Amino acid sequence: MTADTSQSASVTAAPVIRTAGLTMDYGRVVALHDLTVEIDAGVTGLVGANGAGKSTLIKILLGLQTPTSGTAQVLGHDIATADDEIRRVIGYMPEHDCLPPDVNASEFVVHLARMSGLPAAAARERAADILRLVGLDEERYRLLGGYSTGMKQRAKLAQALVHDPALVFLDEPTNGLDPASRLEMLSLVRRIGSDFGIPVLVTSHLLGELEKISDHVVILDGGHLLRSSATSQFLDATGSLLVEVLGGAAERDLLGNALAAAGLSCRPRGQLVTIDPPPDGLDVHRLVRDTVADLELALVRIQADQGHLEDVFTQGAHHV
Ligand SMILES: Nc1ncnc2c1ncn2[C@@H]1O[C@H](COP(=O)(O)OP(=O)(O)OP(=O)(O)O)[C@@H](O)[C@H]1O
Repeated sequence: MTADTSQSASVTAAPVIRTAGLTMDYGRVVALHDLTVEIDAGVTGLVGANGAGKSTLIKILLGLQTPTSGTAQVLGHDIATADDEIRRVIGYMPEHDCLPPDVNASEFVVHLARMSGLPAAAARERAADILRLVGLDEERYRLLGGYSTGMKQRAKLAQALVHDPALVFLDEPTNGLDPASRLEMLSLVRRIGSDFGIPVLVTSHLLGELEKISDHVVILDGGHLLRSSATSQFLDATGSLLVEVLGGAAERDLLGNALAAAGLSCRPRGQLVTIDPPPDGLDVHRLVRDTVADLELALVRIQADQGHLEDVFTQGAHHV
């Protein structure tokens, strides 16, 4: 894969995806409710519980489903009139298993590269590059039917990337993965967005895992837009501080007790001491440093306590 800066430059000016009043009514279930949202280049996390409407939105944007009402443009193309063109330029990793069990990964990805119009030699070269990128270099001649869940997810990712898409949709790419494979997959997703400059829309029902890799987060709740904003806005500092000193619980408690005696409101959190927002005018960093020195402890870090994406739900859902 090559880093295509011209492609990413051309999509930064206008939103990559724009929807207006998008509604999908399945009869008794309204999967999407008057969804108006704009998604820019970079990595965008589309987050919501099971049934929130994430896959429905992706299928509508791909032109695989017709919305009950509303409009949408993808890379400037209208979904109502240009669904073929949209599917040509998008890479799509579906949520569910879609791999033929009786071919190997190399044959499968080469076949899809040929179908996207590449000559045989170029298709083989490109498939090899992509399979290396997703970490399936060694196993590329094994039948897909014998792959583990993690390997299947990587093969699905490879098929989404092989035709050098201008935008990729990844539907729950970490589904079924163990913690280590989950981190590897997330780091791959981040690389697609940052190293290769391809806009990514990635879904997950786990808010926390997307905060590390996405520039922007769109949260759906029961088909409603709950929030759409830059990831950094979810992670604004709370005003609290976290302090860590070398050692274990004894050192942590020594510090916590001394800071409480000095008038701060604090409590242990794991190996850290959390300090509530201090009164105005108090130089809390200095107080912490002096207290640590007086106790002859070793300070590891003082940092702002940031919120997490989960807080969006714990703060109470309100539809916007
Ligand atoms: N073809 C369909 N017919 C009827 N209802 C459907 C259909 N497809 C989806 N739904 C319903 O629409 C709602 C949204 O489903 P959708 O698959 O978009 O959610 P999701 O956020 O992707 O969840 P998951 O992660 O579980 O797939 C759900 O209540 C689902 O049962």
